Amino acid sequence: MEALDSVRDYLSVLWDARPATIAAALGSTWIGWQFLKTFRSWWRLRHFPGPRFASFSYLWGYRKMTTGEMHHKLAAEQEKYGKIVRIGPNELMVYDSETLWHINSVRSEYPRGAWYGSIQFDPYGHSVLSEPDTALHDKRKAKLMSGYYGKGRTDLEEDVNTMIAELVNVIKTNYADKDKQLDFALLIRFFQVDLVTVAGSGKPWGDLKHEKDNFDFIGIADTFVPFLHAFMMIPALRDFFASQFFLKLAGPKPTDANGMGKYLGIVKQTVAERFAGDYKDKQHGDMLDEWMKNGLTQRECELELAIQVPAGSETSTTAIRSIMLYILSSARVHGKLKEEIAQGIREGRISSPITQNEARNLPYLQAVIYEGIRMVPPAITGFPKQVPPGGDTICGKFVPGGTDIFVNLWSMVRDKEVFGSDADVFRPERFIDCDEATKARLVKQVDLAFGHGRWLCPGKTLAWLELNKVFVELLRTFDFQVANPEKPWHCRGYSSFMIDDFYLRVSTDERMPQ
Ligand code: HEM
Repeated sequence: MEALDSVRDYLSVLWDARPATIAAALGSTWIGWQFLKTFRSWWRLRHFPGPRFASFSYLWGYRKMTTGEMHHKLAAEQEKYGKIVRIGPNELMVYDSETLWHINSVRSEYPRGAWYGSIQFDPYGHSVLSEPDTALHDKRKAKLMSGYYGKGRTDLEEDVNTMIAELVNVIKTNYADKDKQLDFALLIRFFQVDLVTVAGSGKPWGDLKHEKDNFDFIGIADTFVPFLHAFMMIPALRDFFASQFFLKLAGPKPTDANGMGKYLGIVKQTVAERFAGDYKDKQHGDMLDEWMKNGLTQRECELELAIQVPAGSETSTTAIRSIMLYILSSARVHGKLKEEIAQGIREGRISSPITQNEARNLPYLQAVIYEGIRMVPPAITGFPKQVPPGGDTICGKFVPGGTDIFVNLWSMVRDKEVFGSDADVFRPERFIDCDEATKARLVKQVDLAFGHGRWLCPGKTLAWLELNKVFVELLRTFDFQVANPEKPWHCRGYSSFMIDDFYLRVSTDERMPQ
């Protein structure tokens, strides 16, 4: 009763006061409220170590992200503070595999954190990548998976074969034995955009053949992505840019002449054409066929197709480019891999093009791919899951409900306790010179680069198909040389990587058996 009287007195004083006094009173109330909120969130997680600034301000994460060195910055913090570090007022970051398996498991009660809202590429609906409701996510994903696995009407292996043949042809025609350097980073981007579009909706965008960013997707991504990664670290900005108010005012629309809106328009048209025709009679051998068969609506197909190019291009391209750089930077690895390919061809164990099964039986190739993904995991950080209301114990400490747990994949796959004291060195032999149990343990840890359990990357099948084939097809045809060993590429790390200017000189490999 007394409290109510005090509030009433306060309001009546305000009522009688002048505007300046009212503004000052409201201002100081707001500041007091913010202070209390900051103190409360600092207090909740005060027992977790981390940079002090991060414990009460999101500017810490924002500033680190803008450096383009996020992988190194986070690794340094984890080195200093241990497997669990506080990186924000309500955020912890871990590189502990047991924790990741636990919070991402199929039966886990951890939902997605609000961070996922900022990867809602279509402002008017959620794809499986951003859907915040776990039950809806699971329901949608169940309908998508047969397409992503390349089952039923989908023939992913054929798609990969077609696009790799085109990649080899472009290099042969435009670069091999010529005085012209190949920008491998850019060409692989064209390749990947075409592969994802052909696998998703049956028709490549044609970027690779013409070496051209036909629908301006790459241009948009380059301008937008660094900004996106940085603002994702500040919840207030993230919520504002993802709000219906902002999106309706300034967000992309399928009718736009360029930018993200133009991209959404292309996707919308592709799906509309398919729904207009009698798809039952005309099979296209793509994921869209399979999704429609599984009962996805026209709108759901649009949302899922729209997410494929962003989700499936920067990740796979990072893997291909970085594995290539690491192969070319080690004469031993390069020589051994070429020899494994040559011997496989001589002994009739490698067809043209190599099949998925044949590639799986090349132990050195498998080791090189795992080790390459380990050296540069395409996703660095992000993907937070939220501790359920009752709280949980992580890395031996109690974490209150509502806390966001970010993952540090870079540190996870360089964990010296798992990979040994030379974890920072590219050494594919670590997957071969060990017993089966150790190998299984290493592989399981690297697999975390694709997420885990309920949230496992559905594009993993396509990614592995590409990785299994692309190096064999390129190295059996060409000899590559890094054009500028002093600075082989321009690589920036945010939540994922952006890699440009990776120049190679190419010549035909005359010694490889045909
Ligand atoms: C080397 C290649 C790739 C890597 C390392 C990778 C990694 C990841 C990671 C870490 C996640 C997030 C997991 C989480 O939320 O906890 C993810 C999700 C996803 N990825 Fe990939 N990805 C790759 C390729 C692809 C490709 C080629 C596609 C599509 C063609 C794709 C489509 C998706 C989708 C749709 C999701 C959302 C899954 C869900 O919400 O359950 N990815 N990926």
